[in-house]
Amino acid sequence: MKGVDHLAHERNKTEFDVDAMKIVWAGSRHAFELSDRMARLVASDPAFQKDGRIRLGRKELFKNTLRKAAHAWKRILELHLTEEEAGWLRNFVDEPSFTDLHWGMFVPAIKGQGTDEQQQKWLPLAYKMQIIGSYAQTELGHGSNVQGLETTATFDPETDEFVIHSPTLTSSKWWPGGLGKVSTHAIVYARLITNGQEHGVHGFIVQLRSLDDHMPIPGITIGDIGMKFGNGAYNTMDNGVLTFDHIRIPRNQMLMRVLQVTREGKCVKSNVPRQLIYGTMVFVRQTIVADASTALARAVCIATRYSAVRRQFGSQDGGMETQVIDYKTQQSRLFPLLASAYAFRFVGEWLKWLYTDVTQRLQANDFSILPEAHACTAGLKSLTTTATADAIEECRKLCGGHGYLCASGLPELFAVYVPACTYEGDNVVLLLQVARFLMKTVSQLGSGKKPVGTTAYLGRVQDLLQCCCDVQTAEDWLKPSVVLEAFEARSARMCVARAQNLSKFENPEDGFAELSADLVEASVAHCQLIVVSKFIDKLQQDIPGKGVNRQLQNLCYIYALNLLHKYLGDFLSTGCITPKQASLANDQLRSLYSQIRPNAIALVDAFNYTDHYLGSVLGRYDGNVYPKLYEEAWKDPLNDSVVPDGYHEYIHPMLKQQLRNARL
Ligand SMILES: CC/C=C\C/C=C\C/C=C\C/C=C\C/C=C\C/C=C/C(=O)SCCNC(=O)CCNC(=O)[C@H](O)C(C)(C)COP(=O)(O)OP(=O)(O)OC[C@H]1O[C@@H](n2cnc3c(N)ncnc32)[C@H](O)[C@@H]1OP(=O)(O)O
Ligand SMILES: Cc1cc2nc3c(=O)[nH]c(=O)nc-3n(C[C@H](O)[C@H](O)[C@H](O)COP(=O)(O)OP(=O)(O)OC[C@H]3O[C@@H](n4cnc5c(N)ncnc54)[C@H](O)[C@@H]3O)c2cc1C
Repeated sequence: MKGVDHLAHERNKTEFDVDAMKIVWAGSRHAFELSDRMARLVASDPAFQKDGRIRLGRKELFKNTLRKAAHAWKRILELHLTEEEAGWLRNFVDEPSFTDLHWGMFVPAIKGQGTDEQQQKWLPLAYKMQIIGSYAQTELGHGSNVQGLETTATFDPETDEFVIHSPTLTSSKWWPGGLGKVSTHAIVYARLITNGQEHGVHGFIVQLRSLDDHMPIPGITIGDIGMKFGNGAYNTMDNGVLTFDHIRIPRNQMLMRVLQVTREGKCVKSNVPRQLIYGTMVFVRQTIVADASTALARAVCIATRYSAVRRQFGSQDGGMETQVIDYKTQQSRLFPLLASAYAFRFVGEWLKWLYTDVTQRLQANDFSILPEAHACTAGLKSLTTTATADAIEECRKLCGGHGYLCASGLPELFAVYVPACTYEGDNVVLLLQVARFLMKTVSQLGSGKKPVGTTAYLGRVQDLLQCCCDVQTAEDWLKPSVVLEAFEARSARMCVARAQNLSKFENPEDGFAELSADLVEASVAHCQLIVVSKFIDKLQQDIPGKGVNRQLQNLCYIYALNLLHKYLGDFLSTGCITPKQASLANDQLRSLYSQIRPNAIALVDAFNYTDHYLGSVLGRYDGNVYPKLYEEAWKDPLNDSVVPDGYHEYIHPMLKQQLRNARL
């Protein structure tokens, strides 16, 4: 039975078509209908319920995840779900598991780096889950430095096999998800050695466990690396440790799209660049950007709904107290996060398009935009995951004390999400890659090479170094060209200044190391420009639905002007804007917060999250927070008995002791 909607008064204030916004958020009507159907399917299936999982011990938790993964697979087969539908279903199950790595990395690695024959052999097995794969790259001693990996794959021409070996403790594979207890196979990254010569790191398909009894193949040692941050959270995943003692695999199990090893052990390079070995990481980084908006939107949905329910202070004549969402401080913390969720959504959409474009070009042997694709995926992965992890924590604080309760859903969301700042490339290491790309682009300007794509603005560097921001009133900050120019000028000036400083060093690598902290700042400025410009591009599209474009405009300017405020040092020190213009930007920001305020609840409703997916008492759709929070508390195992276990052993004797001391 549907209860009272405690947020109805908020929903009545809405000034735009929420259903139309749901489609904008989903990306298309098709995506909306499909994801909506899958979300409801999962939410209505008792086998997928999530209550109480934070209270499970590791073994129970893990077994519970296995049960859900098996049930999801059963439903996928029974309902003949397409690959797209199955992906949504797994997403709404909302529990990290070995299937993420199987579908998210093992399959893409074979698709991206395997030859046609390898794909024909391995993909059908993987698609039917007759084998389960993981992605074993990182080792105990090296993660960021992929070229520093120590596992070896030595070709034995006598038997036409590779010998996979872990020569040191630090060469133990360490971290791969799904590896610890489930995977039967892995893409193992190892140094290729043929005829006594090294040929860099390559991927190999290696069987790890028997397909009959799941025992490790003799010579393989494998297990879980232990508990991770937070209760429940990422502990549903069996991140693993793996060592090889001279394991033999057939030659045709090396992924050979980039480099082939012949029967004689000769290495033959194909026409694709060596960097394609890193292709799976580019793919996954792109999916991580799309996922960032999803996680951020969850946190923002919880904090926004709760901020409208929660009241503190301000009661006059015994009337209602103020909803905390009406405090300007709450708005200035919350609304930029709401705007970021939308901004990341659209940049994620664009990045998906870029990735598809690169993939098609690669198939046609056009590798020209690979460096840009790498810089964009690396930089945006770093920017969006850092911002999202910080935002989830900010949302917890925005919910006051109740945000700290697991029932708010925020602690678990944070614990699951925060490793995204590390996996698929530490966020600082990735920004340094962007910096290399930017410095290379700037250094080539003199030679007449015209920058394209996301760095095209650097082609106008002379203008951008001189331009003066054309803002006289707060309203001027609502012009796309003004905002864009301010961000372009800031990024261009930071890049040029860093490049000039670098040129003072005799050895560029020394300079790069010395100036790395400054370089990272330039990368951030460049990536923020990309997000702002893709949001502005989105506004130029024909977006149907009453008032939808207006709301998106407000969000876009909140996103941009809040960054301007936060990074004011950059904008002022590079002379892009004056202090007076910065102050006008702040005036505009406050006005935008007031305009967003009546639409805030509808803007989070547009995410279309079910209560099951949100998993938060504070974020419930109906806003019925207090009775449910009260109810939830009584479910805690400590409340199973009125007098706790341990009373007789520890509390009672202490009390008696005090009584005796008092009598003395
Ligand atoms: C909670 C999850 C819930 C649901 C999931 C839902 C769906 C599932 C989807 C996916 C699964 C997602 C998440 C699952 C969770 C976790 C999985 C985690 C997996 C991992 O972490 S795998 C391991 C990832 N490891 C890294 O990312 C390592 C980072 N290091 C590197 O990338 C490189 O080593 C580094 C830093 C780039 C340095 O490379 P190198 O040593 O070769 O040095 P150079 O700097 O000299 O570079 C040389 C040259 O190559 C260019 N280049 C570098 N990288 C790339 C690339 N990737 N693509 C293209 N080009 C690249 C570089 O620019 C240089 O070019 P130049 O010579 O200057 O022209
Ligand atoms: C939850 C989780 C799941 C994972 N899943 C997988 C998986 O499925 N498969 C897999 O292969 N791996 C996986 N990993 C490993 C992950 O990819 C690595 O941990 C990650 O790439 C970071 O590498 P690292 O641990 O070596 O960090 P380090 O490089 O040791 O980082 C430590 C510190 O050093 C700094 N640093 C490092 N290099 C530089 C530099 N050149 N300049 C400046 N600062 C630097 C970093 O910024 C960081 O602050 C996973 C990790 C986690 C946490």
